[in-house]
Amino acid sequence: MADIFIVDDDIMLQQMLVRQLQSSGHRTDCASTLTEGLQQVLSGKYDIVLLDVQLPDGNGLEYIPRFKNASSSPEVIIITGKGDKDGAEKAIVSGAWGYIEKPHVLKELVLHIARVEQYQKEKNRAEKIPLVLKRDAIIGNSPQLTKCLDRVAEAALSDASVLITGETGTGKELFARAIHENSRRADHNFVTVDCASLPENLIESTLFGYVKGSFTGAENNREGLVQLANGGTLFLDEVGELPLNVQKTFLRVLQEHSYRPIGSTHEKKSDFRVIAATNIDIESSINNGSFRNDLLYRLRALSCALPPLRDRKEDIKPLIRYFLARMWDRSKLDYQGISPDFIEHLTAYDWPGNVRELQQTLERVVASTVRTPTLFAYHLPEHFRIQQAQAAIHTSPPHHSSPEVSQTPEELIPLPWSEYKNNYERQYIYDLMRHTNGNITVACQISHLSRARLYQLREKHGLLDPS
Ligand SMILES: Nc1ncnc2c1ncn2[C@@H]1O[C@H](COP(=O)(O)OP(=O)(O)OP(=O)(O)O)[C@@H](O)[C@H]1O
Repeated sequence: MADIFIVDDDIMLQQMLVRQLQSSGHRTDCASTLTEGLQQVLSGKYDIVLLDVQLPDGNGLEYIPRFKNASSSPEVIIITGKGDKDGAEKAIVSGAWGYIEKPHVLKELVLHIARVEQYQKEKNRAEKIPLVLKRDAIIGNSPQLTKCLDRVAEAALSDASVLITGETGTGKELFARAIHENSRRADHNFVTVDCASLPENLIESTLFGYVKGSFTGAENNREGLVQLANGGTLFLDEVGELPLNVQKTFLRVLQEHSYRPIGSTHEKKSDFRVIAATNIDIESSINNGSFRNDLLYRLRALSCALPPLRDRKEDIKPLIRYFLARMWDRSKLDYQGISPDFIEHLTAYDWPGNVRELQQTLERVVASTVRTPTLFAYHLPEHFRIQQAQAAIHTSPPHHSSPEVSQTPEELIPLPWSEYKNNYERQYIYDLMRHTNGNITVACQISHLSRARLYQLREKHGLLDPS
């Protein structure tokens, strides 16, 4: 159970939270100003601070680092009446655990508190949580990925050329290797040609090799990549970047399986299988004349279109587990637990850089959490948490947080102002009298109402009986 400090000048919300939290077994203390709250938190031993944003003596967001600096290292959860994207960003950047809008506070707080408790418990007690998930090199069971694996199997059985398409980082090279490794050529070389990074004047010599003396600097005969791939697979990565003149030469090589090294008068043979990959729309390259139709036809005897990660979100969780297990093993690190909110944040993200971006993100997380037994969303780079916090902001205008109003704001049709104010006033007096067990003196102290005014309001709302 946690020691929780609430800093909020909304007394009704304070009381509601106290009631709720105490009924769940937590201990609570409250303050209505930042100065008082900070003083108490710094001198106490609190696990969690629930912090309002607009307080009489300042903005709660500015105080997050100071609360977190308390010797008990509390986690700060922002509770705001007016959620906005900048505020959510500022809260996360300043180190807040979470950002909740008041109308949703009861619903969301329970989960946040449970996670903070687990996180803090583990921070104090190094604990090894086993998680071993060894899978083959291609991870994922989504129907889209399974379909692509079927294409791999089909391609592995044949010797036909394959064109693999897909956005950057979707696994085109991985799939090309899988085809090679499952094919009859597996014992020979898999040779990658990165068509995008080869300087144009070196493409031909790199692919086809040269003979001694054919140009300045050609001091010895040199085999090209096409020869290196003899018996194996030649993988043309980013094939869409191949210059037009090389496309023409290459088309002939594909047709004849023979080529001529630069400076040579003799044709040489190479028995290679070609797999090409591209992340550009090669059809439009054909339309604008930058790619040859006949070469595409040759390269695309079989094809495989890898779906982006955002279209197969069910693969994200197994990928996370696979990459993490691999990183922990490689670095000989203790295995870490994975909190559901960690997976949720990563699953909600769109992954423009696909699997590669996911892998790199996890590498960053692992490098920065070596001594942390469990990975929480809190450990993710800020842009994930900001996006999630911003996505959680509801577009409806925030309602003030009387207990009834706060729990079902979406269902409320705004009342006439006089009626709303009247209901609200009644709710306040009702809560006040319950909280004080009908003790007028204490109720006047809390509410700053005079005795006469309090009696008057009780009478007005039919609340003369404290029960
Ligand atoms: N389904 C998968 N399972 C496991 N690892 C994967 C998967 N898909 C991709 N990866 C990994 O993601 C990284 C990027 O994959 P790869 O280089 O094959 O992508 P690509 O589509 O060829 O990218 P680019 O177009 O930028 O060259 C690699 O480390 C690869 O091992």
